[in-house]
Amino acid sequence: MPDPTRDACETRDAHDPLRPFRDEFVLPDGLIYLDGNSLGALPRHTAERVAHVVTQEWGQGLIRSWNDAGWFDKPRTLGDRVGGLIGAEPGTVVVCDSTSVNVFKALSAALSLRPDRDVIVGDRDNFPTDLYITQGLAGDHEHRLISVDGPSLAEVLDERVAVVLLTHVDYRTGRMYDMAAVTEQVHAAGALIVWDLCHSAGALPIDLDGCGADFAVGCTYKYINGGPGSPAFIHAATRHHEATQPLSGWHGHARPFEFTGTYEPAAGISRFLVGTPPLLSYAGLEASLDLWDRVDLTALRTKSLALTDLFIDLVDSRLGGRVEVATPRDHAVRGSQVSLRHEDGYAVMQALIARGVIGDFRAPDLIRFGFTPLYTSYVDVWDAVATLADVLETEEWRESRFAKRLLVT
Ligand SMILES: Cc1ncc(COP(=O)(O)O)c(C=O)c1O
Ligand SMILES: Nc1c(O)cccc1C(=O)C[C@H](N)C(=O)O
Repeated sequence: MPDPTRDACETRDAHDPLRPFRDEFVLPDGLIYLDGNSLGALPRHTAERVAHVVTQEWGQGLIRSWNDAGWFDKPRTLGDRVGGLIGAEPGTVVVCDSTSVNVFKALSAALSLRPDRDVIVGDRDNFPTDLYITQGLAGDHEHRLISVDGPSLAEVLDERVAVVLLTHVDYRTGRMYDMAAVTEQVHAAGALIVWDLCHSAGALPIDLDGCGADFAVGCTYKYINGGPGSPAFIHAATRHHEATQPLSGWHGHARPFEFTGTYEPAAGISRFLVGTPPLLSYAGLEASLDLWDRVDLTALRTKSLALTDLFIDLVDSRLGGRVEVATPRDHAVRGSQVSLRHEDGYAVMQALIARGVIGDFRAPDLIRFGFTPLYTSYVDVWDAVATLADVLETEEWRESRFAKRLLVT
């Protein structure tokens, strides 16, 4: 099949049912943003919503807003709305803390439910914070690692395993686990599963309840577009609401405003809360959820796969073997990103960014492109590959200015 032309991509954009959402984001002119898998773009009405919370709810309402503006319940009300994106029934998700902290709480809760078992299984290639939190928690427990090219899950699952922590979509390669099959496999061994949804929430439909998942965590600043550092979420299936999580702060207390001297966990998902929620960050997330309430997740997935297919096809035909596609071609195991291997990937990405195409680099050799169906167009994909082809053809990435390592990549 010949490559689609740029005109053909324009036609696809014109018929794209998600096309109207692009106008609801602030995107700098002339920039192609393919890094929404690290930090999502700014929804147009977020600034107004945050300004309202600052000037009205804080400025005028002051302390009264804890009651009058629903501040106290935001972790639960926004949690239910995030639950709608990840297939979790109301009352099983709270928005709070960071993903790192929520990984700690979820793993601890799972361990408390399997007191006769002491092994935590995790993915060797997981995002570092998941590895570090697990290592920190392991203490008396054993921490076994699996990986695609190491021992498989089946090989390490035995009667000692209490909990398995996996990231649904791998941050480096975009490879996706079969959530239903893996959850079943873990349960068959009598263990519990914690899913990290950082790279799948808002990227594709997820059915936590349908899969029988035990716990899940994730961030809201990537595909959900909640803003830099927007609060994370934690899900616990209703059957696990009696679990113990050791960060027993006052917002997780049964009656926080009785100010008693002894901790008594709240009923339900609220026991996973710890301290005062950062309300200004919640406002950013709330604004983006207004948008998500109108998104058809099936259409989102269809477009995501179409965008990543288009990108891979164009890379295959236009980049002449200068890069290797590291992301699975099989739809069933692909998230919403494509990663390419190039031994000078860092410099290549810096050169690309200088040309107005923003992706990112993950050591040792991956250049990553996130595809966010709400604001990425087919023409963006076509132009991004054309620019990358040019950067590689001209070898402009060899210029010394592109070798300088930035603090945050
Ligand atoms: C899989 C995964 N888990 C966790 C995190 C981050 O956790 P936190 O928001 O606590 O920094 C990221 C990205 O930053 C991630 O990709
Ligand atoms: N969380 C981030 C941060 O605090 C600074 C810069 C980037 C990030 C990211 O989200 C990285 C991202 N999780 C990744 O997949 O690489």
